[in-house]
Amino acid sequence: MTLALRNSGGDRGGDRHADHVLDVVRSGLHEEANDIVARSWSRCLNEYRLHPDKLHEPAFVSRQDLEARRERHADVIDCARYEMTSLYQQLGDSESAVVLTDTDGVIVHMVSSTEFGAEMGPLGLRAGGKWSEVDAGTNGMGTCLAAAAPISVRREDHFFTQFTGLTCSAVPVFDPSGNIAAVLDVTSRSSMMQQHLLVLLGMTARMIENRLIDRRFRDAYPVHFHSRPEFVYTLHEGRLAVDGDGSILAANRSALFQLGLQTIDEIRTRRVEDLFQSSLEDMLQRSSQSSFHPVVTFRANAALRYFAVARRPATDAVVPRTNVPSVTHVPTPGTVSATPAARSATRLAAVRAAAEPTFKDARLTAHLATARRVIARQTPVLLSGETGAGKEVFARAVHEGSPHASGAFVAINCASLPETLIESELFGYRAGAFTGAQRTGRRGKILQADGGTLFLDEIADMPLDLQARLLRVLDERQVTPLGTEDTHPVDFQLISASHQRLPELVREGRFREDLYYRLAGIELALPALRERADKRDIIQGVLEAEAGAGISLSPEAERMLMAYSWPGNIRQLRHVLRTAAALADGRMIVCDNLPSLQAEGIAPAPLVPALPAAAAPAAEAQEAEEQATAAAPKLNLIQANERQVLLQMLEHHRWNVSNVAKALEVSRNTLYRKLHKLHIEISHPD
Ligand SMILES: Nc1ncnc2c1ncn2[C@@H]1O[C@H](COP(=O)(O)OP(=O)(O)OP(=O)(O)O)[C@@H](O)[C@H]1O
Repeated sequence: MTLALRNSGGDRGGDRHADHVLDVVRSGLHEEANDIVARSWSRCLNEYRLHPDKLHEPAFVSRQDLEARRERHADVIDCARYEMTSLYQQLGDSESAVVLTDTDGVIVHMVSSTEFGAEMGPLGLRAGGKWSEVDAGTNGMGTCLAAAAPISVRREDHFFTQFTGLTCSAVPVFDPSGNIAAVLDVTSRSSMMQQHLLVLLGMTARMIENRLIDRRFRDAYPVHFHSRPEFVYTLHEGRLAVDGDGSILAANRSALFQLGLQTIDEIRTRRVEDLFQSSLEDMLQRSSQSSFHPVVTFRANAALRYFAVARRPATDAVVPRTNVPSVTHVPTPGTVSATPAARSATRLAAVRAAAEPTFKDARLTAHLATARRVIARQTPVLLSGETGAGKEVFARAVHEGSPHASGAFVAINCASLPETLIESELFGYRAGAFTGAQRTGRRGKILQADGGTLFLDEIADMPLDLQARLLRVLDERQVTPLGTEDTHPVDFQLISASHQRLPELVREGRFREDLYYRLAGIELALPALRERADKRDIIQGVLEAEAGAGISLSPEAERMLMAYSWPGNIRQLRHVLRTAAALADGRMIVCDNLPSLQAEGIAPAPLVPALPAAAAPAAEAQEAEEQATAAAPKLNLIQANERQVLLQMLEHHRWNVSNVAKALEVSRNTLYRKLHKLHIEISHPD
């Protein structure tokens, strides 16, 4: 119907446009047709008593009114600002504006080029402009509000003749209660690609909505889920904000859709265990155990499977090291002592800090020395290693021992930023490059790293076109912020990291070969935690950071930690020890305080790992006892346990006996004897 309206009118002059609008409304065509535009025309004419050819004076709210509205919608504007700038950059159309209105259709934020903004201001397209249907007739923002639905209003779909040179597409932005919080609109001279634009706008609105949930429910536990694991942490994920008792406080649209629920109110009456066959506590535990990779969960009373991650509230944040008091405060005599829970919380808050990094593993110390040597000669370093293995911590250590140590260490994670933002984050943009951009402009990370070190984490996620720009910066040693032609010379050391194999991505055409060679001046593979010879020291260091110096591990708990395979590496270790410290509540940490490891069946029995040099005398006695039992055709319980753990470790070390021996801190010969006794065959001894 919209198409019919447009075609029948063609390129009408002012009068003809007005006649056409009047004809359509008077003919009553719109009453049968399901057309948002014709219905809006009818409202404008019959309800608001507007006339299409009566020159419309743009309406504005007063400055104070605008400020009050901005204040009321501060969180929505804050959540939208970044996404709007990003959308604007993505559109690449200097004759367009990205606009946010409040629920009265008043513009509260706008991003456009300075020139387009100046040109459109007199038409009402600037902050404070009123675009409700009553004020501006049929238009993207106002009609989207009236219809509570996404809409494109092309040129002559506008009610007033003077807007027929413009095309606007608009979508509603919903708040966590399911009410419209704002309208997001793109107004442009071009009427091309409106379908595509509506999709982009819809995606941007979802990003704003997700941010709004995070913002308004900071104290809640976020749960991310999707029926396909690769969609968790993306725009398409279902997102819930959950209270500590498991009740649902908020949900995004995708969550409702995936759970087959219609309204927010419907979901607000549920608890996590009513939706999934897991409690919040269980999900938290399993998520932490999987290093926050999605874990399987099922829809309650249904066979639907989801992949989910539950996290602790953002406000549960780690206290930075600088805030940790260097003295211990003793309660004033006579004051009431805190409850055990409060004591525990206070203690945890006081001790949580980054552990002083441990680099006692010989391979790692050698890597560190090499990296510092080469980076001093301006050779880029490329780190590979599993997630959580400490690539950023290592990069920081390289920086601190380098000639640029007095400069800044600037890290950017290419995987955690939307593609469109990586560019402005890296290269920055000029002040006033577009009206909604930060007034001061943005100094990109590359410039911030001038005189210091730039750390590009998850470099494999850098989009191909940006790879080309980065390559140019590396070659020319100068950077050009967006929206400018100025070049700034830069001098920085570059360290990049990836848990993916870049040569494979190069072969698949997903990573530029020339950039790969440029980044990999030297390539260093960081060992996983399970392979590190200094694993015991790391456990001790992280324990102190998470639980305080006074807390110790029972020998069984230590053996359990030593034997575990740590797929999430040191990050996972931190989470496990954090939980353990909370459960132990000031006492020694025992195996029962390591529930996630117990759930995986890691046995706390006196296993092979209990054979470090310090335990040698006991080991002799054990050896003798084992000699006696070795002849027995069946293994006893302890040996069966030992066998299981050794098999697991061999598996993790790809059956490299030297590495397993190193991890267990025993000689290769001792390990071979042990393997023989436990009937484990090594077909190709290394
Ligand atoms: N040598 C170390 N000693 C103690 N703690 C460490 C060490 N290395 C890393 N950590 C801790 O482990 C966690 C993960 O470290 P980091 O972020 O450097 O890993 P990453 O390999 O860069 O992870 P990702 O692949 O996810 O980017 C952090 O909490 C960090 O403080």
